[in-house]
Amino acid sequence: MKLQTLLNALSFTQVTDQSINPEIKRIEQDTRKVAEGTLFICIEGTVYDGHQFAREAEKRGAVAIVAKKPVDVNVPVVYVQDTKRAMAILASAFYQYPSEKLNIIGVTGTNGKTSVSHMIEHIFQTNGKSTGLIGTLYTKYNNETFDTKNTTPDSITLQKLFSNMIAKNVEFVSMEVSSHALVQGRVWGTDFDVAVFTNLTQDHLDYHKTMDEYRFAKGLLFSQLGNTYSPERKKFAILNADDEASRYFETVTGVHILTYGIERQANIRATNIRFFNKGTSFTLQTPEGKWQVTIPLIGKFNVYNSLAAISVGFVYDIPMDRIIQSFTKFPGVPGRLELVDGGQSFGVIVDYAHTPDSLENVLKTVRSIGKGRLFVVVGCGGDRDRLKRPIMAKIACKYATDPIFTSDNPRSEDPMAILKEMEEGVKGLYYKVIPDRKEAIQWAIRSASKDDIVLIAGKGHETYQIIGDQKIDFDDRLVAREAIRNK
Ligand SMILES: CC(=O)N[C@H]1[C@@H](OP(=O)(O)OP(=O)(O)OC[C@H]2O[C@@H](n3ccc(=O)[nH]c3=O)[C@H](O)[C@@H]2O)O[C@H](CO)[C@@H](O)[C@@H]1O[C@H](C)C(=O)N[C@@H](C)C(=O)N[C@H](CCC(=O)O)C(=O)O
Ligand SMILES: Nc1ncnc2c1ncn2[C@@H]1O[C@H](COP(=O)(O)OP(=O)(O)OP(=O)(O)O)[C@@H](O)[C@H]1O
Ligand SMILES: N[C@H](CCC[C@H](N)C(=O)O)C(=O)O
Ligand SMILES: [Mg+2]
Repeated sequence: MKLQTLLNALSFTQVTDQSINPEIKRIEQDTRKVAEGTLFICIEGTVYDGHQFAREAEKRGAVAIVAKKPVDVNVPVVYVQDTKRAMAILASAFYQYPSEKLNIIGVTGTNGKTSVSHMIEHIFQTNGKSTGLIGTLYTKYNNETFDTKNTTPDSITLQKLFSNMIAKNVEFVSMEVSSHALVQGRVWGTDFDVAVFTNLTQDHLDYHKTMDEYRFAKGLLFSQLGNTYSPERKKFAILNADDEASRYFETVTGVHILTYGIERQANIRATNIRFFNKGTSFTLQTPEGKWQVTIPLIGKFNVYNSLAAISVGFVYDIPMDRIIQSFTKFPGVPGRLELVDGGQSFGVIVDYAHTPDSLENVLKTVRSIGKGRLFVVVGCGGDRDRLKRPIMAKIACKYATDPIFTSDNPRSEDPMAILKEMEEGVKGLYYKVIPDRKEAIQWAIRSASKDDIVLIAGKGHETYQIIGDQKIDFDDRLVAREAIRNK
């Protein structure tokens, strides 16, 4: 596409040299991806200012630059007021507005995004629809999976993904939308059809500063749904009736609202919940009737997650008995209450709980199925919300008989300093500190006996540990398996 054709998508631009109209073969915001024929967009980030890379981009083959501040290059520069916004608009224009051709379901909330987006994907897939999935674990479509750097990719990566999905005949995209992505405009230019809210509890206060700001960030997904009621393309906000934040989201969206819940009245509601060892059953009430549902997942939080996913199937008119049927074959999500079975006489579970609320939910659930001691191996990530550290430690001590504090991903922080902050929350309580994660897991597994449970929390599916700027191989599941073998 020619630069000037592409620029029709923007308003109020100033181009330094209109006589040159290069062919744009790709759009990038990262010099490391720049190749011949790139339109490079300078983004002011939290670590770098992309403007400083303009010359580097030119050297690597950029044929035009989008900037908001003067840059010294010999290719045309498109000056705009806001490069992040321009990036989203240009990316969606470059890929021919792909999100308008897809049914896009965005899932936001503190916990449960990965779980719910997988359930949605599964419901569509088992009902013969072609799906795409974008989130923490991977991007997946057409039976292929691709690694992702972020839970929600930047706007260029995202629009390109949508375009690739269309080329593979994807119809429904189930994607996680993080609060970081929402405030950073990564989903600007994306036309969502359905937005799902799971829950809002403490996390990421390093970034959002207050819970109100964090809630505001999540609300952007609902306000971006717009105010349209086209019968061909209905838009829905699917809200958790039991979470107070939903009252706020109702006020920021103009589209249809569908609620789900357990405790309060809701359009899609679970009652008579019964937990058993390998699953949960409940009565499902919808505007169309009552059904009996069994899901192969434990924990009240998974009832919420399944209600959220059922609600999506419902708004897309998938028959309820088929939605329910699809759950019988739901394979679960890697690293979410994942059992490690090496033939041992006690339970070992790897889970991604890394927030106070998820840790509490998971510990409550696991405690209810165990007959013996409950070991929890848990740490807190470095360069992330520090306020959650003492709270998570306290929760670990409240529910587990044997809390073991260890390292998660320390990143640039001193692991001992993180542990000290955790310990602030548990003065006078029983716990053990084993800073090396492998040793902590080994200790718990060595100490457990028949009918006990060892919960290894915080890293779930992760196959690495980030220490300083090193990313070393580390997989809780493999470490646990080895410890079981050596016992
Ligand atoms: C704090 C944060 O959110 N950072 C995100 C942000 O990067 P940034 O603003 O720091 O960018 P930067 O490194 O300062 O670079 C500025 C510009 O210079 C460019 N650059 C930089 C270096 C270079 O050599 N060449 C170059 O061109 C960069 O591509 C960028 O355009 O924009 C990048 C592109 O979108 C993201 O990849 C990056 O996520 C980082 C890796 C990250 O760890 N983010 C976490 C906190 C995050 O976003 N997490 C959420 C999930 C959270 C949850 O729900 O639990 C997520 O969606 O992943
Ligand atoms: N609805 C829920 N409410 C509370 N906790 C939950 C819920 N669903 C899952 N969890 C817990 O939170 C952990 C993370 O779940 P999941 O990966 O689905 O959330 P996420 O929102 O995608 O997290 P992230 O933002 O880190 O990607 C799970 O391992 C489980 O312990
Ligand atoms: N999306 C979350 C993942 C946290 C996972 C945990 N293992 C950690 O490193 O803190 C984040 O980036 O905050
Ligand atoms: Mg996730």
